Amino acid sequence: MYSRTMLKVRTLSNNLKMYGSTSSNFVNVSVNDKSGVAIVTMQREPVNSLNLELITQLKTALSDLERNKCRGMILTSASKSVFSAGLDIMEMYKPNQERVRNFWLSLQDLWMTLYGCSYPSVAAINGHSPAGGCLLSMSCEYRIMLPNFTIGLNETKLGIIAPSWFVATMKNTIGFRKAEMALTLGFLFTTEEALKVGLIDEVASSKEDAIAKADKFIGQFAKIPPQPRTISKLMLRSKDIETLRKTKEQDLQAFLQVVNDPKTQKGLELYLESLKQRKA
Ligand SMILES: CC/C=C\C/C=C\C/C=C\CC/C=C/CC(=O)SCCNC(=O)CCNC(=O)[C@H](O)C(C)(C)COP(=O)(O)OP(=O)(O)OC[C@H]1O[C@@H](n2cnc3c(N)ncnc32)[C@H](O)[C@@H]1OP(=O)(O)O
Repeated sequence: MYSRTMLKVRTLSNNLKMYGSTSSNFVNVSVNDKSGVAIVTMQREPVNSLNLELITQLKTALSDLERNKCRGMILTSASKSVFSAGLDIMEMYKPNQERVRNFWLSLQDLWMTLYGCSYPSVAAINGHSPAGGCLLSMSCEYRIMLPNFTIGLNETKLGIIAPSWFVATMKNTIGFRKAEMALTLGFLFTTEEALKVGLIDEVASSKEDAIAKADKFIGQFAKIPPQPRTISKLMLRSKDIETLRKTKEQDLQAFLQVVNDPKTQKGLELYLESLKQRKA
């Protein structure tokens, strides 16, 4: 049903209605011709860590879907074990100043686009989803996850602080008390724990099952007029989006200050080593 013709992402907006599927390096978009629902697949091996290019391509794909009035979007991963490992640590380690600035501004943009998109959005979480991966999942309206994976904002465990808009997104998803516990502990929930706390909405037995469940969730909106739907969604979400829009530059400066701190750089070096040693 989801066709797989390959096209460059730049042509997506013009061709979305004519062709079933488009692909850039790190993002594949396939649209179900009958339902108009798009599957956006992150495909940056090995762990879909969010570097500048993946972030930019995701943002472009989501904006193009908006322009083409898509009926719903399912965000998932081409990996069998990782949805997204969060921000690409290499973007923050010994960074080029212009690139790291663009990296953060693009992440802000991606979040505002996904969190505020008018179409129904579902994360089909078919693998681990720490930190930035959890942010992407929580920014969707509905989450379906496969068993035996973990999800959460683990920043404090890494000795860093999740930005205020990550925190707001978690608070809006699971409520103040549970968000406070999760954020202060840097807790990574198992699939079962995530379901219990309301961080995810359903558990699926396979990726296919997750997509089928996502289609069913989105299908519920077929009979709901789109404009009242979108306005209702934005009444709940626009305050946090506007807060970031107004404080983008401040947020960027705070990020740059942390990244460029020699202590952070040392921490990143040790963290990168520890990730490599886990394999040995
Ligand atoms: C840590 C950041 C510290 C400081 C940042 C400084 C300032 C920032 C200020 C504010 C920003 C705050 C916001 C942060 C949000 C984030 O998203 S930070 C990123 C946090 N992500 C993680 O902690 C996940 C780390 N990865 C894992 O836990 C595992 O890789 C995972 C469970 C996802 C998958 O496990 P597995 O399938 O076994 O794969 P490997 O661990 O073997 O990994 C494969 C290779 O991929 C490399 N890799 C993994 N994660 C990342 C990553 N996030 N960025 C870059 N590279 C990553 C890993 O090293 C392996 O590489 P190799 O094959 O050895 O070369």
